[in-house]
Amino acid sequence: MEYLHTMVRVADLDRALAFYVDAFGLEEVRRIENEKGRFTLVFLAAPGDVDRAKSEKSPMVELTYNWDPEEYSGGRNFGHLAYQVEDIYAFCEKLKNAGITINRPPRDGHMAFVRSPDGISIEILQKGPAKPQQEPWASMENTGTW
Ligand SMILES: C[C@@H](O)C(=O)SC[C@H](NC(=O)CC[C@H](N)C(=O)O)C(=O)NCC(=O)O
Ligand code: NI
Repeated sequence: MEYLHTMVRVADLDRALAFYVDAFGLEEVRRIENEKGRFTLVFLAAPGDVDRAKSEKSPMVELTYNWDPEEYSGGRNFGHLAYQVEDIYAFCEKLKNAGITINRPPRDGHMAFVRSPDGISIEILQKGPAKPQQEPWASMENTGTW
């Protein structure tokens, strides 16, 4: 058995791709437009997973965009998507500069949380040992929930 993907529904595909691809840095691996079902699927992989995702299977996020508007209530039972990064401070700085709120700042040099435009919580973890604490992150407060 292999883990393939996690599917999340998005209310606005362009807004979701601006977040996941332009700001967060995931790459589109494939897209399925289903005229009959009136929906679009977009599979996204982290840059380090793209080749594996293209050639075989690799953990991906599957965005589902239903062409006919639907209400998506944020089920608390869904926790988060998680990614590890080389430099959590630089990654969070990039997100912050793209206008994304860092709901749980990386005060400890190890873990941060943001939310997608549809309210999906995303955990960002420092690859390897935690980085030494540094300002302004060390004294930043949490913003909202994650
Ligand atoms: C391609 C494969 O990975 C899929 O996930 S297709 C599963 C299929 N998706 C849809 O029909 C998308 C549109 C639908 N209106 C929806 O919002 O899901 C499906 O069976 N989805 C049902 C589900 O609960 O995932
Ligand atoms: Ni799927």
